[in-house]
Amino acid sequence: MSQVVYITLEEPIPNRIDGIPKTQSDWIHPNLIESVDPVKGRQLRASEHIPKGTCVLIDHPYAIIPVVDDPATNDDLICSNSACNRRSLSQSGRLSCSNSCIADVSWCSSTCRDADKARHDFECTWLKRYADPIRKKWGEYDFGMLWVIVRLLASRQTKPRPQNENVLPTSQPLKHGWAGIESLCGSVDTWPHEQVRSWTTLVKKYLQNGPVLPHGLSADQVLHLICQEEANSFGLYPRETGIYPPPQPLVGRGEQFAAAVYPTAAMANHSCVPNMTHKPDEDGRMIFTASRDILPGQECCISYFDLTKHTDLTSRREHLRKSFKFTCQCDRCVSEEPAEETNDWTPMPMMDI
Ligand SMILES: C[S@@+](CC[C@H](N)C(=O)[O-])C[C@H]1O[C@@H](n2cnc3c(N)ncnc32)[C@H](O)[C@@H]1O
Repeated sequence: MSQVVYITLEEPIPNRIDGIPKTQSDWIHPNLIESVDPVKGRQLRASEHIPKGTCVLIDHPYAIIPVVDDPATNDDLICSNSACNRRSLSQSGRLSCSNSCIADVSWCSSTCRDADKARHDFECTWLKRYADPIRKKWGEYDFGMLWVIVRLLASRQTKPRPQNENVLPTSQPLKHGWAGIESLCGSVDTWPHEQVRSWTTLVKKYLQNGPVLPHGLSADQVLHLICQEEANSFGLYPRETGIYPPPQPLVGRGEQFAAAVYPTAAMANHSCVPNMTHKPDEDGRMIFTASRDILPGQECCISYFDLTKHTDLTSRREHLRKSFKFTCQCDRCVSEEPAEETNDWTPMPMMDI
């Protein structure tokens, strides 16, 4: 029985994307629009009916890193070529950096390694010099965060900027590429002072503009980018996040294998009764799928956490406050609030959706 559920969840996403070529890198449903909520900020909303089962969004990562234990022996690395991102590179079948920067960097083929040369050259010296000391002194989480920032900067330096960077190839006025990254929420004012102080130190020590990292931005601009990245990055898991009600028997989303920043997917707010599920496809693109019929005017939300793990109001809100630094104001939480509960929400950013 559980095997049947598992197979259903593992069905490759592209099979369900009717009419959208698999090669297309980004796509937005024509009925999906951006608007602004006074409490939550930017949001995705349906302008017209979006039927259950419809693909709502496909977004290519602007930066992505593998997140695995013991990368030298782990078979779950992703290809470093940002146009590939193929997962599950076995030790025997993958190519490592000829400069031996870090074991986390590998490619699935020489074609991918060659195609990724300019982008990897940007990060290689930095990784070789700083990865070990950062991991030892600051730990894996801060290393991963700094590496995502370096990869954002690498993409900014090396990705060709399309003429229509500000809009996806639909009629939607949604920002895309680096313009999308610049418009992400999060700033020094939305994070606790202590946190910002710690990131300021990291920027001074490891992310200054210079020969090792020639990005051309000021320290304040890089600090701002960290505040945005921490509020908007996604964890990548093998199975869907946000199935509601949770499947019986309970099936979680599996182990995280990567972290990434998606310029458009980051606009989705959280709900504890989401109407979209999200899951990366085999190329690291984030796919949103309508899990119910979405009516005109309704907000389109994902769940930032595995709904099988936190079920009652207190547990859900505590988890979101602790891990994502905001108090959930979704319809379900608001409707379940006891009458006397004060409305003390603070719009704070989060990490690892
Ligand atoms: C990934 S961003 C989502 C897009 C964001 N609203 C914007 O303006 O770009 C996450 C931030 O949105 C806000 N947010 C998302 N879901 C929320 C919710 N259920 N309740 C309150 N705030 C929420 C929080 O400030 C959170 O840090």
